[in-house]
Amino acid sequence: MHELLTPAEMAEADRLTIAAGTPGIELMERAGRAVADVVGRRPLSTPVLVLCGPGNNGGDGFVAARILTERGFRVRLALAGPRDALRGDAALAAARWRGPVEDAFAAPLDPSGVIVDALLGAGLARDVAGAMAALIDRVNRGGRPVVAVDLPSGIDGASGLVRGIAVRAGETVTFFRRKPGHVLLPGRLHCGAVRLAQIGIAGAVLERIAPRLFLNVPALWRPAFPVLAVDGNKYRRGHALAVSGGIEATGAARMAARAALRIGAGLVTVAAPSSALMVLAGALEAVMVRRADGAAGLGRLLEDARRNAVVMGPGLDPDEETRAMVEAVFAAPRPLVLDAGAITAFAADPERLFRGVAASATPTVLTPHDGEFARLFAGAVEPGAGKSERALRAARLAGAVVVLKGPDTVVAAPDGRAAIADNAPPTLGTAGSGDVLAGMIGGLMAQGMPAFEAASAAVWMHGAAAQRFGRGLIAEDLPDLLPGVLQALETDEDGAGGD
Ligand SMILES: NC(=O)C1=CN([C@@H]2O[C@H](COP(=O)(O)OP(=O)(O)OC[C@H]3O[C@@H](n4cnc5c(N)ncnc54)[C@H](O)[C@@H]3O)[C@@H](O)[C@H]2O)[C@@H](O)CC1
Ligand SMILES: [K+]
Repeated sequence: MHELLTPAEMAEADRLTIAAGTPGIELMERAGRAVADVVGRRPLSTPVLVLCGPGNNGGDGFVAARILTERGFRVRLALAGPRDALRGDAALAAARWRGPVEDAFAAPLDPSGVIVDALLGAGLARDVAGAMAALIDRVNRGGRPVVAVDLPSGIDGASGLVRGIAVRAGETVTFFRRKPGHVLLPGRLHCGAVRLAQIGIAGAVLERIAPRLFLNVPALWRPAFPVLAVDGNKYRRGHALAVSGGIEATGAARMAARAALRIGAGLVTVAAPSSALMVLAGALEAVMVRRADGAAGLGRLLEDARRNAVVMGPGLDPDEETRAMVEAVFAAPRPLVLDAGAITAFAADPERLFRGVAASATPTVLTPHDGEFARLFAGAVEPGAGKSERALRAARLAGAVVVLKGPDTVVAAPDGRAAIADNAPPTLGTAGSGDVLAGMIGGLMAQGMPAFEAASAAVWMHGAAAQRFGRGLIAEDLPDLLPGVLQALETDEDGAGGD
């Protein structure tokens, strides 16, 4: 259930189902019934106003209006456009509606009750303007609860972007699988609670469609998650190396190192410049400290093949020394997580980074926030595109897994897969939170997890850890919340099992 279908892929799922023998009107009947089921949880005295658009989304609205009327609700229906312009299944559904059809552009919106938004769904093809925009604006200003059919009208199902203006719903009923627009911002904020309804589309159609976008839930990466072997030892669980900044910037690497250890790496070493060695030695216990000055020093540490994954960036200056150290890891080569200063170091010459990734042929993960992303991919990835599209283009360009952070963190792989997270609480926006995430990814890669799965798992667990703590969270708390998250994963709590 964690696949996310673009509107084009969903249309294909409809098409395959219809081709296999289920008439389109039957799918529409089931979709409309699912909407009626959600709306119908309210008391029978609740007036219902169904706003229908010119396409099949409006067709779902006609069905829902009919079923709610049959159940005893007082239902008004208003259509945005001429009735004789309805085509296909929508025209069939409209013919089954016996009540009056008002003009949605002129109809008064009830002062009470619930509005069903069946104006525009997957067929949104351009920015909303004119009379339709004015109608949506009236719905939003009216302040009444809205149940959106498939998508809040005006939200782009593929990108989650607002096309001109969009309905703000309290609930959204969608069909078969969620769409990226339900998970990505700002779409998610317009959806309210998303109710997923099955309308008789067989899961087998997904084999034909081969979706590439996923909701980031444990089911996505659990098969690749490291399991502890009874006969294991710390060396088999990998050895992560976190590179520290100078004397005034050691905390970031310490947090990354602690996170790598907590997420299960057998050993973790902080590679420290001489200036910071004493500070780090005094501040760490289970995490080891080794001297590493510049690229040459780091290269020497990597001569030991057991040090099998590197985290770089937290606390590092974006300068030539950092660039050279990154290249020392490429030369080794080792699976690598680049964050913060190690990303910004290449802002003036991103090609140098991309060449290094390509030449090393080792899994690389970049974890930029929006600002770092804009600096590294300026010009190459247009800012107007949706977030998953931007992350995917960047991943292809860099040849690396790109973790584009935010409330809807996207993990994108160069092969076109992307995972979108919806479990990050706002408390994660705190100093050092990204350092912990980088360490978690490195800790999972040290245990042999592939880059895309490691980054996805770390992002989800980062969100789950923060949820466990609640208000007052600081980054230092995050690593120590991981045991609880790991244990819940093992015992299948947190909705971790299915989806
Ligand atoms: N057989 C099927 O394909 C099924 C479709 N379903 C419903 O059908 C919807 C998709 O139907 P459609 O493909 O007809 O698309 P929609 O009904 O979402 O929208 C298409 C219509 O809106 C117009 N339109 C597009 N953008 C506009 C804009 N910015 N301003 C004003 N008008 C605009 C188009 O000209 C067209 O008339 C889904 O969201 C879902 O609700 C469900 O009934 C399940 C079965
Ligand atoms: K809608």
